[in-house]
Amino acid sequence: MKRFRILDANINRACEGIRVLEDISRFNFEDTVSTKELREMRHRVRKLFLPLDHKLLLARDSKKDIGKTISSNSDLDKKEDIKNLIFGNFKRVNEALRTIEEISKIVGEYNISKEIENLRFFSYEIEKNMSKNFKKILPKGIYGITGEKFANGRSNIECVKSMIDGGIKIIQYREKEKSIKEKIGEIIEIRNLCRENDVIFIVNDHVDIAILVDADGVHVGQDDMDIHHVRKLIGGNKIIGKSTHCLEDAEKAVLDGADYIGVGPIFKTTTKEKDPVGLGYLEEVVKNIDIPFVAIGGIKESNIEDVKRLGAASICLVSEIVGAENIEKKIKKLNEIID
Ligand SMILES: Cc1ncc(COP(=O)(O)OP(=O)(O)O)c(N)n1
Ligand SMILES: Cc1ncsc1CCOP(=O)(O)O
Ligand SMILES: [Mg+2]
Repeated sequence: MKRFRILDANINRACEGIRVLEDISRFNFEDTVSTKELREMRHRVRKLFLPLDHKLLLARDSKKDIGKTISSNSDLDKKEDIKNLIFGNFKRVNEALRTIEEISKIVGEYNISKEIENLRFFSYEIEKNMSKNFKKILPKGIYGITGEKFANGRSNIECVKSMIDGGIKIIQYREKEKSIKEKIGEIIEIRNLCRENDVIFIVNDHVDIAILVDADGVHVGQDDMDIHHVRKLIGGNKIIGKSTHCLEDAEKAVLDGADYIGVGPIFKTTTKEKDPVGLGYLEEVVKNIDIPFVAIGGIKESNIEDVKRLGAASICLVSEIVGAENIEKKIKKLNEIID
């Protein structure tokens, strides 16, 4: 009898957890695939135990459940945001499924146990897919951008591989001289490399290609598409970066919903034809802007400390990295300086 009580409690626990996840997936993310899969999982759990319904109901004794008092006196299940709520509920579902799986074996329901085991693995997959709905945040440290023109004969792909080996956590694909067809080929390859290595991948200029390859975000300049148009196309869970050259640009980008701003060119550079804005603008951003920002333009090993000292947490260097004799060593050195 007690074994059926454990089963009953855990079937309810699993199905309730799945229901919470299903509703978040449906109403918050409007994620059709995860919603359908979660619904299917809930129905499969219930259906498996339909023949045992009578035994399960007889064994139920919620009033005497000692866990109820323990739970109401504890704050271990506090969930501060939707992300915690989701991870907490997946944990709850997976633990409940594990208990069902084990107890089913000792009540002689080996086939059900195997089915539940499959559902547990199905749940891990859904969790992975659902986590794609979360927007990634701009990592601190070195922000890498491709620049084949400055790479001493190395290809964009080679540079990206070395940047990843050097420990970079965010890479932007920027290429001004190739055809769209060539760019798409490279972008797909880089997208895969970044995904395999848990590196955030941003596409410069091309909102359409960013959507096509499911990049983590897009970077747009002052003359590119407005942020609200980009957002409409790319969706709420992707990063939008916007270049800014003065406080007015920065304030507008914040109001428009940028996730981060580029601040620069700080120093004179041959990579971008634009007059430098100087460290003064960086100081203004540090004082007045609340969203993440990336300092960019003419930054080298020799001056990165000044940029860091003023308060830049994310710093972008193009020619200094792709043009380095050893890209990995360069990144490690830069990280050492700003750490
Ligand atoms: C991080 C970051 N900041 C600024 C820029 C410059 O973007 P944009 O103004 O669109 O100029 P191009 O890079 O397209 O020449 C950037 N790419 N990344
Ligand atoms: C793309 C861009 N936007 C502002 S400055 C710049 C170029 C940065 O390149 P480098 O680090 O070689 O000066
Ligand atoms: Mg651009």
